[in-house]
Amino acid sequence: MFTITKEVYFCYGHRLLNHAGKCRHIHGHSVKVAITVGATELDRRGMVLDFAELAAAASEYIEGELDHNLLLHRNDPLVPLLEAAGERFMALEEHPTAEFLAKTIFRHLKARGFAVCSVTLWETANACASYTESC
Ligand SMILES: Nc1nc2c(c(=O)[nH]1)N=C([C@H](O)[C@H](O)COP(=O)(O)OP(=O)(O)OP(=O)(O)O)CN2
Ligand SMILES: [Zn+2]
Repeated sequence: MFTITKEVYFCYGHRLLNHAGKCRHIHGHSVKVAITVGATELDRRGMVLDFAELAAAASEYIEGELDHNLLLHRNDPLVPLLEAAGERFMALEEHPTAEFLAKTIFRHLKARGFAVCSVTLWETANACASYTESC
């Protein structure tokens, strides 16, 4: 089994409604996502996949949907206020944790045909969450 990993960087704001500490307040992160794709055989170029193809697919989704967005749980009381103000945000079915974002990016790429093994999102320099499925 071969694997390749490509890193993508982006930013978002969020808050964690059920967090007991400081993360229940709106704050932001500049994060690194490491996306790993696998293959049992290499293609005619000798690659699992061109790093650039993976980066392009990941960036299309991340930059279009997540980057510089405000990620909120759909029940966050800010949602109607932001809607009324015409502000950009994304209302999520789950809490906007690093775990959920890793899973969301994984599922998006898998649905587009990439043999994703794992997505790891480094929310800070010393804290990350990963989502994995067999690839
Ligand atoms: N399992 C998770 N725990 C936490 C998440 C998360 O997404 N998954 N998120 C947060 C906060 O949003 C934020 O990431 C703060 O993280 P934390 O590492 O606690 O904050 P610091 O960088 O300030 O930590 P120090 O290492 O003490 O500086 C919280 N938890
Ligand atoms: Zn946070």
